[in-house]
Amino acid sequence: MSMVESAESAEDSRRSQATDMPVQTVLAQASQLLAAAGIDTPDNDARLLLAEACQTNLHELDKALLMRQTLGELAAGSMPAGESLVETELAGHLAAASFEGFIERRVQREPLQYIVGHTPFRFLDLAVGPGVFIPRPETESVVQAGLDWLAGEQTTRERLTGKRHTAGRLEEPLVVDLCAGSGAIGLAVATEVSRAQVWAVEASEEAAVWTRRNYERYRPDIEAHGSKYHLILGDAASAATLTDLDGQVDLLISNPPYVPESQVPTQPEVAQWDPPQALYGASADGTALPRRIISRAASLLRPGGCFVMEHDPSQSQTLRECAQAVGFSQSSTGQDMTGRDRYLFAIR
Ligand SMILES: C[S@@+](CC[C@H](N)C(=O)[O-])C[C@H]1O[C@@H](n2cnc3c(N)ncnc32)[C@H](O)[C@@H]1O
Repeated sequence: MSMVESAESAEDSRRSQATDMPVQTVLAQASQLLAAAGIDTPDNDARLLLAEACQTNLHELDKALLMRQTLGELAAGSMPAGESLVETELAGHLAAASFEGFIERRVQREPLQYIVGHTPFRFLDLAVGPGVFIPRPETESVVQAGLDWLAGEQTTRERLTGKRHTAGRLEEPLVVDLCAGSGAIGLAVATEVSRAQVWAVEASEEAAVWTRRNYERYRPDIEAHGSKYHLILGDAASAATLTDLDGQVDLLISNPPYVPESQVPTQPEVAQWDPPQALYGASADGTALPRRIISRAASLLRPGGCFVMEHDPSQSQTLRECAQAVGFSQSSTGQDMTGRDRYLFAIR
């Protein structure tokens, strides 16, 4: 037997052993490795990665723990007819190999979402990977603030006219997402609002690969809502981008890069894996790019249109003042779920 063959068969026999191990033991071993790598949530990460490796969900994983199943049994259970011993062995072997690879990557502090290749955002499950910013839960509330405003406007117009959505263009609200990344904001709007006309702008071609992939996945949903989604590759803050929409946009939502350059993140998942062009706001206090986005928003929005932009908790007052200076009639700050100042809300 050659050295390569003997190394392969050693690996095979280790995976066969893992196949016969109780799920609880497999999880405990992985969790120990993740904790030693400095991960704050080792148990949670091990569970999510194991569920993904077995192509199942956390509910089935909990059931397997309760029933004291082996890794092979859990993995075979997710196959259409995982009954026979051979199938159990094969499914367990494949799952053990995937899980081992996932844990090795996570020990290198690669974000969990890149490893599994997707992440939830509102009602969406978005594809993500190296090159694109992973959507964060705080942005879900930023989108909600914009959608609440839109629903309120539509209801007010209905009350005034006595007809459902007869409010001129609000029947087909024109919505812009500046700095689109994976497409999280614009795709959420296009799949949650009927007949929305969404324009999204992204500067990075590498990120836009993911925006397009997510758009293709949700295209049927978008069409079912009678909505439209368009992606433009360019500088979101430039007056040359979306010029034709100047003065017409109803709602503009943005999550631009805003991390202060004076506060470089230390967490490896962010510092080593998030694309730098998605993070930094181009000045020590991180407001240089957000200020340019505010100016562009002032030109794009129609009078009475709404602007919602995520920011760092340290930037609320500066950005409210900037909005007032470029002609917004009202501006306020919204908080995230932890009560920290998180977004600018302004009316043109
Ligand atoms: C913080 S990420 C937000 C992505 C997405 N909107 C989300 O909430 O998950 C910022 C995005 O803006 C893009 N970006 C940076 N500068 C830009 C610019 N001048 N014009 C357009 N996009 C830009 C980055 O490539 C990145 O995808």
